[in-house]
Amino acid sequence: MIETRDLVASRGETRVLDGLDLTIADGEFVLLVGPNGAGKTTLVRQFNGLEDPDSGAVLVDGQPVQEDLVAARTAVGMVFQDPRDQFVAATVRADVAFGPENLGLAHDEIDRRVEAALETVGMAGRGEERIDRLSGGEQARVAIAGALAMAPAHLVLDEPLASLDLPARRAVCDRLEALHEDGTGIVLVTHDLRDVAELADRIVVISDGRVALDGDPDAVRDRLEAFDVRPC
Ligand SMILES: Nc1ncnc2c1ncn2[C@@H]1O[C@H](COP(=O)(O)OP(=O)(O)OP(=O)(O)O)[C@@H](O)[C@H]1O
Repeated sequence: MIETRDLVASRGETRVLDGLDLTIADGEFVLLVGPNGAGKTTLVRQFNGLEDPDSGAVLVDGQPVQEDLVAARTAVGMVFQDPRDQFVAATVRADVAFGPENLGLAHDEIDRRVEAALETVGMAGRGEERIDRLSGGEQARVAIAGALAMAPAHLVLDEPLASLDLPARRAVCDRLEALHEDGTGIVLVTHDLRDVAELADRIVVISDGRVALDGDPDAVRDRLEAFDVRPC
């Protein structure tokens, strides 16, 4: 479970989150939406301690994130808007294997996870390629594969689909649906509700640094336009 309590956070001089309360249960598929600059990225970066709050608390499985960053980062996997920020190795396979290797898994299990993750994002057989020679969309796929290979309890993806072509987008949506069915929690930050609204349990709208709307997709759909979110 991920919980924020009265969370206040700033980026530079700007107070972005202003007393935000949110609870995301294990296994929930949540779409996090809201206007540009509402604070969605700032919020999810708090989920595994990439940024510290000014005040308030972020708890993962009841434990304050900053007290055990390793536990938080094992439970909450993250894929960022700009995947170049998160690569740690030069080649595709080495990068996707990095997380599972750090978990101390057996070689067979690491190989199995890496192959499955690359297959999911349509990058099977390309493990030896250099990441810096891939296109932006291919880099996005590798970043998603890296998070999938960690098999986290919650997978948080910040605008991961924007640079994907249609087949890759469909494959990733199918994978997210399958992960959700298997019990993984998904938090997807997006401006584009196509294909994903029907997969989600819940839509949470962030506006002015707080949760402005929160509910079942069918219940909130008609009220999204008021928050500059295009309804699906
Ligand atoms: N490094 C930074 N320094 C100063 N201000 C920042 C920084 N990063 C973001 N901001 C500001 O913080 C606010 C919230 O940004 P954030 O990226 O969390 O919003 P968002 O809801 O994810 O937006 P978008 O939908 O456009 O991706 C914005 O006003 C942004 O300009």
